[in-house]
Amino acid sequence: MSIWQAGRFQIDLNRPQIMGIVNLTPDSFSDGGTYSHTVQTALRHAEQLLKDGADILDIGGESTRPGAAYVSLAEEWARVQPVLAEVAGWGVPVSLDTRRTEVMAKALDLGGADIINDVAALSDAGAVDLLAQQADTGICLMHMQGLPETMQDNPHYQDVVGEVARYLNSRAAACIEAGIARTRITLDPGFGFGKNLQHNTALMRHLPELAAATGLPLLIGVSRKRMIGELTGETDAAARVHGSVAAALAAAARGARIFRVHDVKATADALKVWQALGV
Ligand SMILES: Cn1cnc2c(O)nc(N)nc21
Repeated sequence: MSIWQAGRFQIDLNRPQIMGIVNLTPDSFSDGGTYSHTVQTALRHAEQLLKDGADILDIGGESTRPGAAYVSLAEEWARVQPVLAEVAGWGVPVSLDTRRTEVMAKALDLGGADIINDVAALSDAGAVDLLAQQADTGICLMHMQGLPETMQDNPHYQDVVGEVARYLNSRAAACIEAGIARTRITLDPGFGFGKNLQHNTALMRHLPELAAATGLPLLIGVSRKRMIGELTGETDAAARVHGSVAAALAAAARGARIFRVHDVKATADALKVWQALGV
């Protein structure tokens, strides 16, 4: 049986796992209210994600979408701390989406993160050592070319699949050499993080090679992203649900195991049908 060792939990990767997105960036809530408003709204949203079938909650305080505004460490922590403190008691796997070692350390001290989901693949100073000191915190290592502010300006690769595979291999090797067990590690090609539609399409089509290159489970995030908009013509992110579900199934068919999504119910239903019918 293939499992993902994720802190208090051993997540069964023999069936698709859904990671529900809990964005704590004020602009992700319609009126961008105060933190307290955001916290309550976020907790209600997290509850709904679990009701809809999410296996994991992914909580993030810094938007890393292209061109996102800079968020200070203090502000990022102020956003995530109250939500982490609450959901830590809910008995479900909690993932913290951060690329800062100090924020990881605060969350781990709080006991509020079973997983560290890092779009920068633990490249911040001290991040690998910090996770190596943890007994079983799960890790997602994601590929990003450049930085959110500029990564979509003109992404370019000689061989996108090979370059992403080599990068993910090297980051996984750094973790393993530091003493982190393989069962704690998942990899993610980082759709939309320094990739244009051609790059994203190539990575999707070659997911089996990415999985085979390291033998580690793949986590993917395509939900509501620009690539879905480019393929469907949908400019409104909230209207990209159907395209996002189709992309999740395409990834599932090519071996992805964990799906980071906004639309949990739609994705959960589609994956159940896919698993049953093998479409
Ligand atoms: C935080 N975040 C935004 N997009 C993501 C993706 O595609 N993968 C992972 N692991 N995290 C993401």
